Amino acid sequence: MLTIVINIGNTNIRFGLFEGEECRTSWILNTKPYRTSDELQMQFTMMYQTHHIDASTVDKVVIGSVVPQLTYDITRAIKKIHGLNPVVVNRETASGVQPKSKQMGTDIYANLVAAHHLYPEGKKIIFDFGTALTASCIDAKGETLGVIIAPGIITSLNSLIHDTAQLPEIELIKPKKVLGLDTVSCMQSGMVYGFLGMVEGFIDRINAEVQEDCFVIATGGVSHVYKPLTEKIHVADRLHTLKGLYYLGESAS
Ligand SMILES: Nc1ncnc2c1ncn2[C@@H]1O[C@H](COP(=O)(O)OP(=O)(O)O)[C@@H](O)[C@H]1O
Ligand SMILES: CC(C)(COP(=O)(O)O)[C@@H](O)C(=O)NCCC(=O)O
Ligand SMILES: [K+]
Repeated sequence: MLTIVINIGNTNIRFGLFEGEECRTSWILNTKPYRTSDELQMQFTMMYQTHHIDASTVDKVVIGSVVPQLTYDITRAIKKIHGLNPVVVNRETASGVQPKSKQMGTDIYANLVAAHHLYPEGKKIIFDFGTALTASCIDAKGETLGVIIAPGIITSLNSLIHDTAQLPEIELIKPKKVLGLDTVSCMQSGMVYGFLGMVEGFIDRINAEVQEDCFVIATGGVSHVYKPLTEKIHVADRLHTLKGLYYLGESAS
């Protein structure tokens, strides 16, 4: 059984080709600029060719989106390529998790669902380092304990660069020391140690609030930068959100 899972985020559209529950290949496209369904169809087809995917062998397509403007056009493109209706999942899709929030973004819901399936024991926190930096927390029964939405790291960096005359673009890597003496190292310290402090602070505060040392999962764009810098994050998994969407697709059909 071949399933294509698509996560439409504010910065990237991530695809995963699943064989059963295993994600075999994954690739990403930029979300912006928004494209027409004809342009999307062409791009998706090219990506399939690159990854040697024959559209006619795909049994099912699952879409999760936090960009409503794109959901319709991507659905149309998928219909044209595969001749099938994709399964669009969201917080209303039933699962073992109670989202509780009536506004919860599909990616946050998918993160909770994946944590509930993959790490059944105890309480879990999922950090998503995307356009926004989100943290969500769930207990072993599948009850949502709550969510945090903070500015994303690259989003913050871009606004810092945009609003200043003399600050350049930098690579998001750990500087040699916390205190820097050149602009780039100073900014790297602010971005890397600043957000690391935010993430570690959230973990401590959540653990105190839910009275347990939660298991912590990191996913999304720049999670690989922060995972090696702290023992408070237990696993990093780029495919975590896609896996949650896959499970939601299973319960939707
Ligand atoms: N492989 C990568 N290396 C470095 N930065 C990345 C990578 N992939 C994504 N990013 C950065 O992470 C952010 C987007 O993360 P992502 O989880 O794809 O966001 P969203 O779900 O909001 O679209 C962007 O700011 C992007 O520049
Ligand atoms: C918080 C988000 C912007 C995160 O989106 P992302 O950074 O993954 O593109 C998205 O989940 C969203 O638009 N949520 C709706 C509001 C809510 O979850 O309460
Ligand atoms: K995301």
